[in-house]
Amino acid sequence: MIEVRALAEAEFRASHDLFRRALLLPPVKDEDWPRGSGRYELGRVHGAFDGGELAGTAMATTNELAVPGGRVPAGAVTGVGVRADRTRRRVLRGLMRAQLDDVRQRGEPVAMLHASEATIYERFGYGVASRHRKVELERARVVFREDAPRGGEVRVLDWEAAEPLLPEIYQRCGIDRPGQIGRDKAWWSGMRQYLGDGCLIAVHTGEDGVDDGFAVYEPKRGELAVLDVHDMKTADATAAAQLWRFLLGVDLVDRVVGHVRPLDDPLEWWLTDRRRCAVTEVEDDLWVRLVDVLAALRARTFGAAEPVVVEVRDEFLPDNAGCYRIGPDGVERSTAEPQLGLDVATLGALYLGDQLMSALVAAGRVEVRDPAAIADADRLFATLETPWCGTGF
Ligand SMILES: CC(=O)SCCNC(=O)CCNC(=O)[C@H](O)C(C)(C)COP(=O)(O)OP(=O)(O)OC[C@H]1O[C@@H](n2cnc3c(N)ncnc32)[C@H](O)[C@@H]1OP(=O)(O)O
Repeated sequence: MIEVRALAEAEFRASHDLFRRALLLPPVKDEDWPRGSGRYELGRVHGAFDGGELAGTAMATTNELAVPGGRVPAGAVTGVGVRADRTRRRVLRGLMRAQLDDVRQRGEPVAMLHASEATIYERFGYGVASRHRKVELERARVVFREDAPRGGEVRVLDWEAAEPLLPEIYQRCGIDRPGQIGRDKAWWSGMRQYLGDGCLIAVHTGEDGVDDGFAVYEPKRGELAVLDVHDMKTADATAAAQLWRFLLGVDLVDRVVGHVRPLDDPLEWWLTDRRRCAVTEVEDDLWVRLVDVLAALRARTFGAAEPVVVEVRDEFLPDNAGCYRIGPDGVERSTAEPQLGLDVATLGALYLGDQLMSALVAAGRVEVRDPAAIADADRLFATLETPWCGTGF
């Protein structure tokens, strides 16, 4: 019999170690625990017990998610793990049930996560709401165009000097693009511990003297000297171009790899030979679960088009099931005949604008009862900006 309950503070470290073991990592060291522990929120860390022993764990942190036209309170789900000798006994299912109930009780219309495997979370109603890409550039062959934005200064800091500055710079870069989320001090502290002291931080200062972008990067010397860019956020194109110019100018480096970059990163537009910016991976980024479908849909704006009536199926949270009339003037429950039908995970893929309804129709993920509604749904859900999270948690 599996029993799931919220853990006491004294149990957080056991939860953390169980999660690390599940990810094939060793338990946290005593000296590292204080940096990682700040993200654990009392009441938001769940444990599943089998015969009184901790068998699995899942946590969430309190955050918000930028959606088209606004922001919505969101539970950021992480730390999910089940002991290797207790897997496939529905421990995760029990944890997900307790966690999503808790998210709903807190009035958060949305839960979100990054998935270790793409096969796990759709059954619980999560859909891929944004994607990111990896880019690789042979440094010696990269030349910036004369007309690429230029300006300001870049300085290099270590974590000690950068950590106090980064939360404010991140905030200044804006949390407006759909998919963006907040980063509090505990997040930065945990990220510093996760990435380690091999990293340096390049900070861009604009011509007005204000820091307006940063890149966390890690040079590695092996057969090839590789510079991994783990995290980069900028307020504008000048800061981004100048940081890339700096990163691609570091002496002795053979290859620069940009991880978790937005699909519409303009980097190749700034190069004389755009093929030098090779996109070597496109992967799922943020998975979104509409926990309260009506509230989540109402939190975003929709484009100009005729309203459509969409029937949503939701096996895991069945009171979301039903028809919704979605229009530029708002969203309401509806008793009208549905024109389109989909499950809640597919709605998650539409939510931030990563996918259009027509693409999901082509993929066979939508039942079409009125074909005229497809083009309207495309116009309603379309967004100006490509969604991107870019914040690991
Ligand atoms: C947000 C994050 O933290 S992502 C990190 C997730 N954690 C990991 O990847 C660590 C390693 N893996 C694990 O700890 C576990 O295997 C977990 C957490 C992924 C799954 O836990 P389990 O207790 O085995 O899952 P549970 O038995 O509840 O399975 C629920 C369903 O998911 C399926 N499932 C579970 N894990 C997987 C998987 N890795 N791949 C495919 N299907 C899976 C099960 O088959 C089951 O399907 P069903 O409902 O159709 O019967």
